Amino acid sequence: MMDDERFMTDSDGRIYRRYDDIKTKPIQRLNYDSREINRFIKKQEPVIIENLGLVDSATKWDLEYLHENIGNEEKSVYVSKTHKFMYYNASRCAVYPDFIPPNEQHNMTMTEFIRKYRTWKPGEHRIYFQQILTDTVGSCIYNDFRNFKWSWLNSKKERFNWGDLTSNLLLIGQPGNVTPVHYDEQQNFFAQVHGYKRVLLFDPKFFQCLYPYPFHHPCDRQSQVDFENPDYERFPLAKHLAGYEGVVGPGDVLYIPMCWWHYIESTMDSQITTSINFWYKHQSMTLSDLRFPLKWQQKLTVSRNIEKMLGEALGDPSEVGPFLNALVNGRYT
Ligand SMILES: CC[C@@H](CC(=O)C(=O)O)C(=O)O
Ligand SMILES: [Zn+2]
Repeated sequence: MMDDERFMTDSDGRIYRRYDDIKTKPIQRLNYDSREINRFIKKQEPVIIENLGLVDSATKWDLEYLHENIGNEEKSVYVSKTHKFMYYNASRCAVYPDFIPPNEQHNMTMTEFIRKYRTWKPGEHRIYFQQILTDTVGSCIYNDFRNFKWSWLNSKKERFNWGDLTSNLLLIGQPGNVTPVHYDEQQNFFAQVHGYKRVLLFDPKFFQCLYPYPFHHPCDRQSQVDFENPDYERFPLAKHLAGYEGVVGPGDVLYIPMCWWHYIESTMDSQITTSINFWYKHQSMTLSDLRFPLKWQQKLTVSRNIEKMLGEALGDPSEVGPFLNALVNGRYT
């Protein structure tokens, strides 16, 4: 790995992909008892919270324990020919018939996942366990789940007037797996349990530098910019990307603000990476709450509503692009 110039080793021995073009500064790290944490969450800026113990009860969730206790229902596992696992919405493939899914979503038992994980050889398709925790888990896992620090989570939800917790995703990845840069429309406390993940985050204002796929595209909310091989011809503004970078390890909790772009990579020096996220609906906002100029998170919501409404009004999502060009070219440009 050390000889492979695509990778770098940081001062802590973490090994991850090198992106010289992308300017970043470190994500702020704060101990769980710092009063500064609320300031970051209020301002909706990323912060890594240390020693919180949010999901300490999941530390024992190794593959054996999960095999014993997670339940026999089939689980969602993504399979990719490459190290990238870009999310796509399969129900939108009809609108883009030429779209080639970048990976496959399979359902398999924990036994099957563990067998694939343990027999995996370089060059084979990679796997990434991504399963929403449901009430089908066994009683031990359920008890561990109940022992998460819900009082801390609920205090933040109330304090910042967030909506309900929508789901917890359990993620079990191989070293080197990459979730390319995308945004989610939810607030997210991302808890790292085993192994290390390198994260890059960008303010929603970098919308124009990250060229998201169209709303109706299967890869809605995903950036078209490939960090490993950026096409500056097609995406010239990507050169101006500037964000935050950090590595989360066991016990760390990363606050990913709603609509912030994030890239997540399991470091190559990790044996296995296990993470649990906590997605919350954003705060319900009334018109009277709006302040102008709008924040980019709000502009993003407006842009999505425009694309959605145009798809409906024109009766054909593929008409949205040409219509917007007709509206803008020569008139606003
Ligand atoms: C969905 C996979 C990703 C996490 C993430 O994007 C999120 O929690 O929003 C990761 O850890 O690889
Ligand atoms: Zn995400």
